[in-house]
Amino acid sequence: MFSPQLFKNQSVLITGGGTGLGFGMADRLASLGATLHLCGRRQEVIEQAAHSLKEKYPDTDIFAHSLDIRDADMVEALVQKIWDEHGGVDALINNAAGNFICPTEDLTINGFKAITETVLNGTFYVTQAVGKRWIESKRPGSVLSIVVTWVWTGSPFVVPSAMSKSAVDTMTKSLAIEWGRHGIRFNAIAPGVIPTEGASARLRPVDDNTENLVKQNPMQRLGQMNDLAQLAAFLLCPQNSWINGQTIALDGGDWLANGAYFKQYFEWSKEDWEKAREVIKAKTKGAK
Ligand SMILES: CCC/C=C/C(=O)SCCNC(=O)CCNC(=O)[C@H](O)C(C)(C)COP(=O)([O-])OP(=O)([O-])OC[C@H]1O[C@@H](n2cnc3c(N)ncnc32)[C@H](O)[C@@H]1OP(=O)([O-])[O-]
Ligand SMILES: NC(=O)C1=CN([C@@H]2O[C@H](COP(=O)(O)OP(=O)(O)OC[C@H]3O[C@@H](n4cnc5c(N)ncnc54)[C@H](OP(=O)(O)O)[C@@H]3O)[C@@H](O)[C@H]2O)C=CC1
Repeated sequence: MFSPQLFKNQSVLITGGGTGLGFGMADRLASLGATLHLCGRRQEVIEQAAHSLKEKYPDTDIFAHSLDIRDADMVEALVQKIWDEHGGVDALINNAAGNFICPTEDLTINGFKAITETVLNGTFYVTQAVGKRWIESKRPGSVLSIVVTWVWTGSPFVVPSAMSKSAVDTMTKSLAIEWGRHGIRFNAIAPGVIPTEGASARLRPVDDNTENLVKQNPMQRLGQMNDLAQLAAFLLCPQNSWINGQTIALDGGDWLANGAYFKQYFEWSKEDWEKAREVIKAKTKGAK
């Protein structure tokens, strides 16, 4: 589908690039010759991810950076370092996120902040730090943000995520207009369910519901890593410089057919929710 050197001389920063969908996009872009900067909070995870891609694509430069995108000073310092030591980047993928299911009335303020400060604030910090350097140096750039179909449907039980992803969707449209004249493009992909450890552990902690999700999907399957990786490469490639301000659903038509996710949780009792919370917290602790 793509020429194997499509991203030669292109450098891409991927937040949350060490796991799940971020890693899938990193793999595809590395296979197309991109230089990659992967970041995430867990040093070991991000280093291991970079190492495995480097083994697979020995001619490609891949750098791992430990970063908490909630910390604006840390973001600024890392982006400056990437500019000083590596000449900056040509594209940014806003992929890092936090999420867990919880009835909204039971959320603590810390729980709300754990998600919104990552998805909303963190995405803005990274976008601004990269974008202002592109503007300063008159360098074109492209930003791709990974949102979710509940920017259109809303979603029960993941309200901080739904609110924050909608804000990222709005940032995509707003900056597509404001920064287009600088040659900076903004697009987003709203995937449906593409199974990853991170999402399954926090959104479907006790039953992955795969059978029903497959049955209800118009295309009768879940998403695969390659579905996302191919679309990400298409949207980011410099030849597509007139695609700007778009959020593209990538879900086999699921949200059109079925609307919001998680309606099955209306059946849950207080005990079911307590159990889910324990499972999510244990899985999150195990991953740290
Ligand atoms: C269709 C699919 C779409 C997918 C979308 C995605 O985004 S998938 C992407 C999925 N990938 C990821 O999410 C990857 C990254 N995610 C993570 O690191 C964690 O899941 C995180 C978001 C909780 C942040 O962790 P952290 O280490 O920064 O924070 P922490 O552990 O210190 O907790 C902070 C507060 O949250 C509270 N709290 C926590 N769990 C629950 C719960 N189940 N119930 C209620 N509350 C809960 C906790 O009690 C505390 O509040 P307190 O008690 O102080 O008032
Ligand atoms: N899987 C799915 O079905 C869908 C996923 N999405 C979106 O896709 C993206 C990837 O999700 P997925 O791969 O499933 O889940 P993962 O849990 O694997 O990915 C989340 C990534 O974000 C990183 N991260 C979390 N918090 C921070 C932070 N504060 N600073 C820096 N990095 C952080 C994590 O690394 P670390 O913990 O080391 O920091 C991890 O690598 C998310 O934006 C998600 O909302 C959208 C729709 C569907």
